[in-house]
Amino acid sequence: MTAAPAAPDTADDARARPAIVFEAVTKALGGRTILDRLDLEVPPGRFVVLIGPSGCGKTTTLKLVNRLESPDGGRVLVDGEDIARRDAVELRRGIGYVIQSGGLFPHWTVRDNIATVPRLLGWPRSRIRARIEELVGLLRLPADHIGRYPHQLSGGQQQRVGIARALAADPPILLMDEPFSALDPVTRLELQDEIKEIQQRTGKTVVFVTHDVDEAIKLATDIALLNAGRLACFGSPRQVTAAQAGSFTYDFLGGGAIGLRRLALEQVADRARSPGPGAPGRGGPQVAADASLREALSAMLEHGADRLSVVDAAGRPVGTLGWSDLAPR
Ligand SMILES: Nc1ncnc2c1ncn2[C@@H]1O[C@H](COP(=O)(O)OP(=O)(O)OP(=O)(O)O)[C@@H](O)[C@H]1O
Repeated sequence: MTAAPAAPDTADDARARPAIVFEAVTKALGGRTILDRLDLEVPPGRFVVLIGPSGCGKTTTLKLVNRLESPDGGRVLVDGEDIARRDAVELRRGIGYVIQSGGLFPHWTVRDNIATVPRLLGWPRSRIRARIEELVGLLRLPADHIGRYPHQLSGGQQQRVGIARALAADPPILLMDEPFSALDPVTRLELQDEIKEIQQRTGKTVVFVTHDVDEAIKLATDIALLNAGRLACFGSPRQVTAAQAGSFTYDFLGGGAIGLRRLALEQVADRARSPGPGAPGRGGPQVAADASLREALSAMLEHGADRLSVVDAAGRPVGTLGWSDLAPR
Protein backbone atom coordinates (compact mmCIF):
# COMPACT_ATOMS: atom_id res chain seq x y z
CA MET A 1 0.00 0.00 0.00
CA THR A 2 1.28 3.49 -0.76
CA ALA A 3 0.64 6.51 1.40
CA ALA A 4 -0.96 8.38 -1.50
CA PRO A 5 -4.48 9.58 -0.75
CA ALA A 6 -7.19 7.49 -2.33
CA ALA A 7 -8.72 8.96 -5.47
CA PRO A 8 -12.28 10.15 -4.95
CA ASP A 9 -14.98 7.75 -6.08
CA THR A 10 -16.37 8.40 -9.50
CA ALA A 11 -19.84 7.19 -10.44
CA ASP A 12 -18.17 4.40 -12.44
CA ASP A 13 -16.10 3.29 -9.43
CA ALA A 14 -19.22 3.21 -7.28
CA ARG A 15 -21.00 1.08 -9.86
CA ALA A 16 -18.08 -1.32 -10.17
CA ARG A 17 -17.60 -1.75 -6.40
CA PRO A 18 -19.24 -4.92 -5.06
CA ALA A 19 -22.29 -4.25 -2.91
CA ILE A 20 -21.31 -6.99 -0.46
CA VAL A 21 -17.97 -8.73 0.03
CA PHE A 22 -17.15 -11.72 2.22
CA GLU A 23 -13.42 -11.79 2.75
CA ALA A 24 -12.10 -15.09 4.16
CA VAL A 25 -15.07 -15.26 6.52
CA THR A 26 -14.99 -18.00 9.13
CA LYS A 27 -17.91 -18.77 11.40
CA ALA A 28 -18.43 -21.57 13.91
CA LEU A 29 -21.77 -22.39 15.51
CA GLY A 30 -22.37 -24.99 18.23
CA GLY A 31 -18.67 -25.88 18.14
CA ARG A 32 -18.74 -26.68 14.40
CA THR A 33 -17.12 -24.67 11.62
CA ILE A 34 -19.94 -23.59 9.32
CA LEU A 35 -18.14 -21.12 7.07
CA ASP A 36 -14.49 -21.83 6.36
CA ARG A 37 -12.69 -18.78 4.93
CA LEU A 38 -15.60 -17.97 2.63
CA ASP A 39 -14.81 -15.55 -0.18
CA LEU A 40 -17.77 -14.16 -2.08
CA GLU A 41 -18.44 -10.91 -3.91
CA VAL A 42 -21.96 -9.75 -4.66
CA PRO A 43 -21.94 -7.16 -7.45
CA PRO A 44 -24.40 -4.27 -7.14
CA GLY A 45 -27.78 -4.60 -8.80
CA ARG A 46 -27.56 -8.38 -9.14
CA PHE A 47 -29.97 -11.06 -8.02
CA VAL A 48 -27.68 -13.53 -6.27
CA VAL A 49 -29.21 -16.82 -5.13
CA LEU A 50 -27.43 -18.80 -2.42
CA ILE A 51 -28.01 -22.53 -2.60
CA GLY A 52 -26.33 -25.57 -1.11
CA PRO A 53 -27.02 -28.64 1.00
CA SER A 54 -29.05 -28.26 4.18
CA GLY A 55 -26.93 -26.91 7.02
CA CYS A 56 -24.17 -25.60 4.73
CA GLY A 57 -24.53 -22.08 6.16
CA LYS A 58 -26.80 -20.18 3.75
CA THR A 59 -28.87 -18.51 6.49
CA THR A 60 -25.73 -17.80 8.50
CA THR A 61 -24.20 -16.12 5.42
CA LEU A 62 -27.25 -13.83 5.10
CA LYS A 63 -27.23 -13.00 8.81
CA LEU A 64 -23.60 -11.93 8.58
CA VAL A 65 -24.67 -9.18 6.17
CA ASN A 66 -27.10 -7.48 8.56
CA ARG A 67 -25.04 -8.33 11.64
CA LEU A 68 -27.49 -10.78 13.16
CA GLU A 69 -24.29 -12.88 13.26
CA SER A 70 -20.65 -11.73 13.42
CA PRO A 71 -17.68 -13.43 11.76
CA ASP A 72 -15.13 -15.25 13.93
CA GLY A 73 -12.53 -14.43 11.29
CA GLY A 74 -12.38 -12.37 8.12
CA ARG A 75 -14.53 -9.38 7.19
CA VAL A 76 -17.87 -8.53 5.65
CA LEU A 77 -17.96 -5.30 3.66
CA VAL A 78 -21.13 -3.51 2.59
CA ASP A 79 -20.64 -0.80 0.01
CA GLY A 80 -16.90 -1.00 0.58
CA GLU A 81 -17.01 -0.59 4.35
CA ASP A 82 -16.25 -3.20 7.02
CA ILE A 83 -19.63 -3.57 8.74
CA ALA A 84 -17.99 -4.40 12.08
CA ARG A 85 -17.31 -0.64 12.27
CA ARG A 86 -20.88 0.37 11.48
CA ASP A 87 -23.70 0.87 13.90
CA ALA A 88 -25.83 -2.30 13.53
CA VAL A 89 -29.19 -0.51 13.75
CA GLU A 90 -28.22 2.10 11.17
CA LEU A 91 -26.77 -0.65 8.91
CA ARG A 92 -30.04 -2.61 9.03
CA ARG A 93 -32.08 0.41 7.97
CA GLY A 94 -30.35 0.19 4.59
CA ILE A 95 -30.93 -3.56 4.24
CA GLY A 96 -34.38 -5.11 3.78
CA TYR A 97 -34.80 -8.56 5.32
CA VAL A 98 -37.52 -11.08 4.49
CA ILE A 99 -37.74 -14.46 6.20
CA GLN A 100 -39.75 -17.59 5.51
CA SER A 101 -42.49 -17.01 8.06
CA GLY A 102 -42.92 -13.35 7.08
CA GLY A 103 -41.68 -12.27 10.51
CA LEU A 104 -44.46 -9.71 10.87
CA PHE A 105 -45.21 -8.09 14.20
CA PRO A 106 -48.38 -10.01 15.16
CA HIS A 107 -50.03 -7.21 17.15
CA TRP A 108 -49.50 -4.58 14.49
CA THR A 109 -51.73 -4.00 11.49
CA VAL A 110 -50.50 -4.36 7.91
CA ARG A 111 -50.22 -0.56 7.78
CA ASP A 112 -48.05 -0.40 10.91
CA ASN A 113 -45.89 -3.33 9.83
CA ILE A 114 -45.12 -1.70 6.49
CA ALA A 115 -44.51 1.68 8.14
CA THR A 116 -41.93 0.32 10.62
CA VAL A 117 -38.70 1.59 9.05
CA PRO A 118 -40.07 4.84 7.53
CA ARG A 119 -41.32 5.78 11.04
CA LEU A 120 -37.92 4.98 12.56
CA LEU A 121 -36.40 7.22 9.90
CA GLY A 122 -38.79 10.01 10.87
CA TRP A 123 -40.58 10.32 7.54
CA PRO A 124 -43.55 12.73 7.58
CA ARG A 125 -46.94 11.01 7.91
CA SER A 126 -48.06 12.01 4.42
CA ARG A 127 -44.96 10.43 2.85
CA ILE A 128 -45.47 7.22 4.87
CA ARG A 129 -49.13 7.06 3.82
CA ALA A 130 -48.21 7.50 0.16
CA ARG A 131 -45.49 4.85 0.39
CA ILE A 132 -47.87 2.33 2.00
CA GLU A 133 -50.39 2.92 -0.79
CA GLU A 134 -47.68 2.47 -3.41
CA LEU A 135 -46.42 -0.80 -1.86
CA VAL A 136 -49.91 -2.22 -1.35
CA GLY A 137 -50.45 -1.69 -5.10
CA LEU A 138 -47.02 -3.03 -6.06
CA LEU A 139 -47.43 -6.23 -4.03
CA ARG A 140 -51.07 -6.59 -5.13
CA LEU A 141 -52.50 -6.63 -1.62
CA PRO A 142 -56.22 -5.83 -1.30
CA ALA A 143 -56.32 -2.14 -0.29
CA ASP A 144 -58.98 -2.81 2.36
CA HIS A 145 -56.61 -5.22 4.16
CA ILE A 146 -54.23 -2.57 5.48
CA GLY A 147 -56.12 -2.35 8.78
CA ARG A 148 -55.93 -6.13 9.31
CA TYR A 149 -53.59 -8.04 11.61
CA PRO A 150 -51.22 -10.72 10.27
CA HIS A 151 -53.39 -13.62 11.54
CA GLN A 152 -56.26 -12.27 9.40
CA LEU A 153 -54.21 -12.75 6.20
CA SER A 154 -53.35 -15.82 4.12
CA GLY A 155 -49.74 -17.09 4.11
CA GLY A 156 -49.17 -15.55 0.67
CA GLN A 157 -50.58 -12.19 1.80
CA GLN A 158 -48.39 -12.24 4.92
CA GLN A 159 -45.38 -12.84 2.71
CA ARG A 160 -46.41 -9.94 0.46
CA VAL A 161 -46.63 -7.70 3.55
CA GLY A 162 -43.19 -8.96 4.65
CA ILE A 163 -41.75 -7.96 1.27
CA ALA A 164 -43.56 -4.59 1.34
CA ARG A 165 -42.15 -3.92 4.81
CA ALA A 166 -38.64 -4.81 3.66
CA LEU A 167 -38.95 -2.47 0.64
CA ALA A 168 -40.62 0.39 2.53
CA ALA A 169 -37.63 2.69 2.99
CA ASP A 170 -36.25 1.72 -0.44
CA PRO A 171 -33.09 -0.01 0.84
CA PRO A 172 -30.45 -0.70 -1.82
CA ILE A 173 -29.95 -4.25 -0.51
CA LEU A 174 -32.61 -6.89 0.06
CA LEU A 175 -31.88 -10.18 1.90
CA MET A 176 -34.47 -12.91 1.43
CA ASP A 177 -34.27 -16.18 3.36
CA GLU A 178 -36.44 -18.86 1.76
CA PRO A 179 -39.26 -16.33 1.47
CA PHE A 180 -41.56 -18.49 -0.66
CA SER A 181 -40.91 -21.99 0.63
CA ALA A 182 -44.06 -22.24 2.75
CA LEU A 183 -46.40 -21.11 -0.05
CA ASP A 184 -48.55 -23.13 -2.42
CA PRO A 185 -47.05 -23.58 -5.92
CA VAL A 186 -49.32 -21.03 -7.64
CA THR A 187 -48.71 -18.24 -5.11
CA ARG A 188 -45.04 -19.12 -5.14
CA LEU A 189 -44.76 -18.71 -8.92
CA GLU A 190 -46.67 -15.41 -8.75
CA LEU A 191 -44.40 -14.00 -6.06
CA GLN A 192 -41.29 -15.20 -7.92
CA ASP A 193 -42.45 -13.25 -11.00
CA GLU A 194 -43.21 -10.19 -8.88
CA ILE A 195 -39.91 -10.08 -7.00
CA LYS A 196 -37.98 -10.65 -10.23
CA GLU A 197 -39.82 -7.78 -11.88
CA ILE A 198 -39.30 -5.49 -8.85
CA GLN A 199 -35.58 -6.29 -8.75
CA GLN A 200 -35.13 -5.67 -12.48
CA ARG A 201 -37.04 -2.39 -12.32
CA THR A 202 -35.40 -1.02 -9.16
CA GLY A 203 -31.88 -2.38 -9.66
CA LYS A 204 -31.65 -3.44 -6.01
CA THR A 205 -29.01 -5.92 -4.92
CA VAL A 206 -30.86 -9.05 -3.80
CA VAL A 207 -29.34 -12.00 -1.94
CA PHE A 208 -31.89 -14.81 -1.85
CA VAL A 209 -31.62 -18.19 -0.10
CA THR A 210 -33.53 -21.19 -1.42
CA HIS A 211 -33.45 -24.99 -1.45
CA ASP A 212 -35.20 -25.10 -4.77
CA VAL A 213 -32.88 -25.36 -7.77
CA ASP A 214 -35.64 -24.40 -10.24
CA GLU A 215 -36.41 -21.28 -8.19
CA ALA A 216 -32.69 -20.42 -8.17
CA ILE A 217 -32.40 -20.85 -11.94
CA LYS A 218 -35.52 -18.80 -12.59
CA LEU A 219 -34.62 -15.86 -10.37
CA ALA A 220 -30.85 -15.58 -10.27
CA THR A 221 -28.59 -13.41 -12.31
CA ASP A 222 -25.88 -15.27 -10.38
CA ILE A 223 -26.01 -18.52 -8.42
CA ALA A 224 -23.63 -18.99 -5.47
CA LEU A 225 -23.39 -22.65 -4.52
CA LEU A 226 -21.98 -23.30 -1.04
CA ASN A 227 -20.40 -26.55 0.03
CA ALA A 228 -18.52 -27.38 3.22
CA GLY A 229 -18.29 -23.74 4.27
CA ARG A 230 -16.88 -22.49 0.98
CA LEU A 231 -18.05 -21.31 -2.39
CA ALA A 232 -18.27 -24.32 -4.73
CA CYS A 233 -19.17 -22.19 -7.74
CA PHE A 234 -20.49 -18.76 -8.70
CA GLY A 235 -21.92 -17.83 -12.06
CA SER A 236 -24.96 -17.25 -14.20
CA PRO A 237 -27.56 -20.06 -14.32
CA ARG A 238 -26.22 -20.90 -17.79
CA GLN A 239 -22.65 -21.11 -16.50
CA VAL A 240 -23.41 -23.20 -13.42
CA THR A 241 -25.66 -25.65 -15.28
CA ALA A 242 -22.81 -26.24 -17.72
CA ALA A 243 -20.90 -28.01 -14.89
CA GLN A 244 -18.99 -31.19 -15.72
CA ALA A 245 -20.75 -34.49 -15.00
CA GLY A 246 -19.48 -35.98 -11.75
CA SER A 247 -18.69 -32.62 -10.11
CA PHE A 248 -20.41 -31.50 -6.89
CA THR A 249 -22.08 -28.66 -8.83
CA TYR A 250 -23.47 -31.03 -11.47
CA ASP A 251 -24.82 -33.45 -8.85
CA PHE A 252 -26.33 -30.68 -6.70
CA LEU A 253 -28.02 -28.99 -9.66
CA GLY A 254 -29.84 -32.12 -10.68
CA GLY A 255 -27.43 -34.79 -11.93
CA GLY A 256 -29.28 -36.59 -14.74
CA ALA A 257 -32.03 -33.94 -14.75
CA ILE A 258 -29.63 -31.07 -15.41
CA GLY A 259 -30.51 -31.20 -19.13
CA LEU A 260 -34.09 -30.23 -18.27
CA ARG A 261 -32.81 -27.31 -16.24
CA ARG A 262 -30.71 -26.16 -19.18
CA LEU A 263 -33.85 -26.30 -21.35
CA ALA A 264 -35.56 -24.00 -18.83
CA LEU A 265 -33.00 -21.31 -19.68
CA GLU A 266 -33.70 -21.23 -23.42
CA GLN A 267 -36.63 -19.44 -25.07
CA VAL A 268 -38.84 -20.96 -27.75
CA ALA A 269 -38.54 -17.74 -29.82
CA ASP A 270 -34.79 -18.33 -30.19
CA ARG A 271 -35.28 -21.80 -31.72
CA ALA A 272 -38.54 -21.44 -33.67
CA ARG A 273 -38.43 -21.95 -37.47
CA SER A 274 -40.61 -20.16 -39.98
CA PRO A 275 -43.79 -22.11 -40.65
CA GLY A 276 -43.19 -24.31 -43.70
CA PRO A 277 -44.78 -27.33 -45.34
CA GLY A 278 -46.03 -29.79 -42.73
CA ALA A 279 -46.40 -27.07 -40.09
CA PRO A 280 -49.11 -27.87 -37.54
CA GLY A 281 -52.38 -26.24 -38.56
CA ARG A 282 -54.57 -24.01 -36.43
CA GLY A 283 -56.12 -25.90 -33.56
CA GLY A 284 -53.00 -28.12 -33.22
CA PRO A 285 -50.72 -28.09 -30.20
CA GLN A 286 -49.23 -24.69 -29.52
CA VAL A 287 -46.55 -23.07 -27.42
CA ALA A 288 -46.00 -19.38 -26.71
CA ALA A 289 -42.94 -17.77 -28.26
CA ASP A 290 -41.86 -16.50 -24.83
CA ALA A 291 -42.17 -19.93 -23.19
CA SER A 292 -39.05 -21.92 -22.28
CA LEU A 293 -37.86 -24.98 -24.18
CA ARG A 294 -38.69 -26.97 -21.06
CA GLU A 295 -42.32 -25.86 -21.34
CA ALA A 296 -42.24 -26.73 -25.04
CA LEU A 297 -40.96 -30.23 -24.26
CA SER A 298 -43.72 -30.65 -21.69
CA ALA A 299 -46.33 -29.58 -24.29
CA MET A 300 -44.93 -32.08 -26.84
CA LEU A 301 -45.13 -34.90 -24.29
CA GLU A 302 -48.60 -33.85 -23.18
CA HIS A 303 -49.94 -33.80 -26.75
CA GLY A 304 -47.86 -36.69 -28.09
CA ALA A 305 -46.71 -34.27 -30.80
CA ASP A 306 -43.23 -33.96 -32.28
CA ARG A 307 -43.95 -30.44 -33.56
CA LEU A 308 -45.68 -27.42 -32.06
CA SER A 309 -47.05 -24.28 -33.57
CA VAL A 310 -45.35 -21.24 -32.00
CA VAL A 311 -47.71 -18.34 -31.30
CA ASP A 312 -47.19 -14.73 -30.26
CA ALA A 313 -48.91 -12.98 -27.34
CA ALA A 314 -52.00 -12.37 -29.52
CA GLY A 315 -52.20 -16.10 -30.40
CA ARG A 316 -51.01 -15.58 -34.01
CA PRO A 317 -48.80 -18.36 -35.44
CA VAL A 318 -45.23 -17.10 -35.87
CA GLY A 319 -43.33 -20.36 -36.44
CA THR A 320 -42.93 -23.99 -35.54
CA LEU A 321 -40.76 -25.95 -33.12
CA GLY A 322 -39.85 -29.64 -33.40
CA TRP A 323 -37.98 -32.24 -31.30
CA SER A 324 -34.73 -31.60 -33.11
CA ASP A 325 -34.91 -27.89 -32.23
CA LEU A 326 -34.57 -28.80 -28.53
CA ALA A 327 -31.08 -30.25 -28.96
CA PRO A 328 -28.27 -28.36 -27.15
CA ARG A 329 -26.37 -25.82 -29.27
N1 LIG B 1 -27.45 -20.68 17.05
C1 LIG B 1 -26.90 -21.84 16.64
N2 LIG B 1 -26.23 -22.65 17.50
C2 LIG B 1 -25.67 -23.79 17.09
N3 LIG B 1 -25.71 -24.22 15.80
C3 LIG B 1 -26.37 -23.46 14.92
C4 LIG B 1 -27.01 -22.24 15.28
N4 LIG B 1 -27.58 -21.70 14.19
C5 LIG B 1 -27.33 -22.57 13.17
N5 LIG B 1 -26.61 -23.61 13.63
C6 LIG B 1 -26.12 -24.72 12.80
O1 LIG B 1 -25.29 -24.17 11.82
C7 LIG B 1 -25.42 -24.85 10.58
C8 LIG B 1 -25.72 -23.87 9.48
O2 LIG B 1 -27.00 -23.33 9.70
P1 LIG B 1 -27.70 -22.44 8.59
O3 LIG B 1 -29.08 -22.17 9.09
O4 LIG B 1 -26.84 -21.30 8.23
O5 LIG B 1 -27.71 -23.47 7.36
P2 LIG B 1 -28.58 -23.45 6.03
O6 LIG B 1 -27.65 -23.79 4.92
O7 LIG B 1 -29.34 -22.17 5.90
O8 LIG B 1 -29.55 -24.66 6.34
P3 LIG B 1 -30.99 -25.04 5.74
O9 LIG B 1 -30.82 -25.17 4.26
O10 LIG B 1 -31.27 -26.36 6.39
O11 LIG B 1 -31.95 -23.95 6.13
C9 LIG B 1 -26.49 -25.91 10.81
O12 LIG B 1 -25.85 -27.14 11.05
C10 LIG B 1 -27.21 -25.44 12.04
O13 LIG B 1 -27.71 -26.52 12.79
